[in-house]
Amino acid sequence: MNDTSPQEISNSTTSRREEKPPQATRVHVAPGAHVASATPAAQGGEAHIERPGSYDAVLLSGFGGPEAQEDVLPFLRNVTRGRGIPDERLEEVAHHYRAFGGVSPINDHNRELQAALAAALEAAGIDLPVYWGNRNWAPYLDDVLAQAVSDGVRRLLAIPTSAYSSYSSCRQYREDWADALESAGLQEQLQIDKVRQFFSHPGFVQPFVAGVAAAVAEAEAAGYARAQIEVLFSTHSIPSADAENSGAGLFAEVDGGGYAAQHLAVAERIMEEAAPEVAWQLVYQSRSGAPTTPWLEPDINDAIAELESRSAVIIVPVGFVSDHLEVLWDLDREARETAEEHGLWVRRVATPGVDPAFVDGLVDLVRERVIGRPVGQRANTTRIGPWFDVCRPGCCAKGGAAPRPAIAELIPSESGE
Ligand SMILES: CC1=C(CCC(=O)O)c2cc3nc(cc4[nH]c(cc5[nH]c(cc1n2)c(C)c5CCC(=O)O)c(CCC(=O)O)c4C)C(CCC(=O)O)=C3C
Ligand SMILES: [Fe+2]
Repeated sequence: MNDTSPQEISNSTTSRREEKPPQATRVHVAPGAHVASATPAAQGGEAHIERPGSYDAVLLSGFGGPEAQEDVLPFLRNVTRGRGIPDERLEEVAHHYRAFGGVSPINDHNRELQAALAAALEAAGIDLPVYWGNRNWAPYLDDVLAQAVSDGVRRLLAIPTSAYSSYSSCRQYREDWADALESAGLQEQLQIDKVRQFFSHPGFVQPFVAGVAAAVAEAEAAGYARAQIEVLFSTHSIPSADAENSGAGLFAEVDGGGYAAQHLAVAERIMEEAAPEVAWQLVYQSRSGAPTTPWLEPDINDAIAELESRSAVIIVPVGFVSDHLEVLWDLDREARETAEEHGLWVRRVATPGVDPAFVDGLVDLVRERVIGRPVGQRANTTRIGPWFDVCRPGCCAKGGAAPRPAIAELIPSESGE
């Protein structure tokens, strides 16, 4: 692994900033779009906890999903906008949604998470309302931003429902927030910062630890020895070119770049806590795109087919925060079927969802920004450390494409790098 941890880099930018006046500096990412510096004024530190001064509200941002059969194609056109994918090709994916009545569970998950987060913030004495806006379906980000501004909000702290670094899981959210500011005409009135990618936060990791420990115990109770069990950590496959750009260039030597390195660090941590002697590997699911374009492998189904020496498999959807359609279809239908065809005992562990540990973890991610907690004191449970609040220039760019304007991105002239 790389010796340069994001913590060291964040520390150096933090200390440079702390020499500046406490008001957050503003840096330009593109004409008209503004972002604040990584660390809000840290004056007073922990003594001033629970007095949110810097933010007016939290913005929970999901992928979005259809809620009726007639939504399915319009939703898929939104997801693939600008790429000219014909409806016939979209029907292949539409079929997964249609099998569930055209309804993805993802919006309900985010409604529940919004309510749980609002309640937990209030219980923690952090007086911030929680807005919810999606990237690909209603409630759309630009409408929600307009509502927030009309409610008097000027600074938002955004939380993506996505834990890792890559174009699809980090930068695309940041670009979509920048686009929404522009299409709502709010660049001058509203500032959006985001919490760090939270794969390394114990609130995200802990529910998986509990889930893996319980599934291993269940396998043992069913008569399988630990040596017969394999744990498969599953995440969304992405194009290899995107993977190479992920993770701020810190993991160039890791196959799959920062995206894979972060997942490996999380999986390693989960296994240390839950079942140190059990075999495991990182696998990928839900690949799309042209077969000629390289994506991260192995596919979960191929990996299952090769588990010759095992008789029980535990699937951990470590790449996702809720049991949405890609979990219900690609794992609970397809991967389970593959496992059963190979005569394997199979269990799928739950995602964090609205587990109180996860919700409290999100509260902690908000709190660390509200109080400007120094990077060295931030919660982290992996060997990688807490990730950046503000992404490195061009970080997580789409492979082969010039990076588009995004919120929460440092520009070279301001970063001093
Ligand atoms: C890394 C990653 C996450 C995890 C991070 C995160 O959670 O954000 C994720 C989540 C999700 N992906 C989802 C759905 C889709 N992803 C697609 C397409 C793609 N995903 C990609 C990557 C990811 N995707 C990529 C590289 C593509 C191809 C290029 C593109 O199209 O940009 C397509 C288009 C059709 C197709 O190509 O299969 C759909 C419909 C849903 C909603 C599920 C529901 O409705 O419950 C969720 C949560
Ligand atoms: Fe990023």
